[in-house]
Amino acid sequence: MSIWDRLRLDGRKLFITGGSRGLGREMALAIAEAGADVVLVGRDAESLERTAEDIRGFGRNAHTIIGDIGQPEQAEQICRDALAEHGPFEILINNVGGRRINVPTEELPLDDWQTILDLNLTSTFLCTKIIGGAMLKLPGGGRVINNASISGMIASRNIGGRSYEASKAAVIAFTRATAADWAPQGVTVNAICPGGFMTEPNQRWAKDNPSVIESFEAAIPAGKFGDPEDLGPLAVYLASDASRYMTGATLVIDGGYTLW
Ligand SMILES: NC(=O)C1=CN([C@@H]2O[C@H](COP(=O)(O)OP(=O)(O)OC[C@H]3O[C@@H](n4cnc5c(N)ncnc54)[C@H](O)[C@@H]3O)[C@@H](O)[C@H]2O)C=CC1
Ligand SMILES: O=C(O)C(=O)C[C@H](O)C(=O)CO
Repeated sequence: MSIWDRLRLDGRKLFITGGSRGLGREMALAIAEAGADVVLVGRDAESLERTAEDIRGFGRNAHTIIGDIGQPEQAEQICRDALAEHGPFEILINNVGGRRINVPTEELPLDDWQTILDLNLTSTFLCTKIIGGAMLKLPGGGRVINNASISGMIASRNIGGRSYEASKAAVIAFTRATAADWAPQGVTVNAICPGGFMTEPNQRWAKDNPSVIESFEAAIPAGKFGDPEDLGPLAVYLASDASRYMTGATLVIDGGYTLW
């Protein structure tokens, strides 16, 4: 089989959280372009539908589910319903995530901490348990891709409120441990750790804090923020047969930011 054939995803189905915009949208589009049908979960019907339309433009099926994946009970229900209606899924991308900015740990309220853990970590656990767990019965196994962050490896600059780092470090640990458990059944579980990409949350941050963003960018050896499109090919590789021997990996994509 050629290298290009090994990267094709025809006949597979992707379930992705937070696919309407930003990094999730780019990964969903790339995976659809490689041949997979897609179910997108998010909160904003309009932007979700825009991404779904773009996916249909590749000749693939796309379904949208509106819901808050940061509410554990809702997340569980969304996954069970999606599995029953559209499953089984061969590919899962746990992409949803968020953070509190500029709230130092000593002032961070417990419910803010809990909100970020639910959004970033508990959603990853529940989707992996339900959507990923169903892959264990598939003859060809499956692929779980967790969008963590370099903030799971180092402290973010001037962000504060370290619930984000704690949740992303836990996503990496959860990735590695689940990968070990599920390798015998051919279900791989890998984590992506992006550095700085100019998606909507960072655009908002840049507007309010231009000097922080400038110093952040100056610290990236590649000299600039990442382009969200660069996540697409990596996601296709991790979703495909080409990556079948890679599991439990933590793949950093940060323009060299963590090298210094
Ligand atoms: N942009 C960056 O520089 C980096 C981003 N990341 C991670 O990448 C992931 C995506 O980030 P971005 O694309 O920048 O964010 P974004 O805010 O542009 O996109 C997030 C997506 O998730 C959806 N979403 C957010 N909360 C949700 C909820 N409670 N329920 C359902 N859907 C929800 C949004 O509708 C949107 O589609 C996050 O996990 C983030 O932590 C990691 C490292 C760097
Ligand atoms: O959302 C994130 O995660 C980031 O933007 C991580 C950044 O690269 C960062 O904060 C590095 O200091």
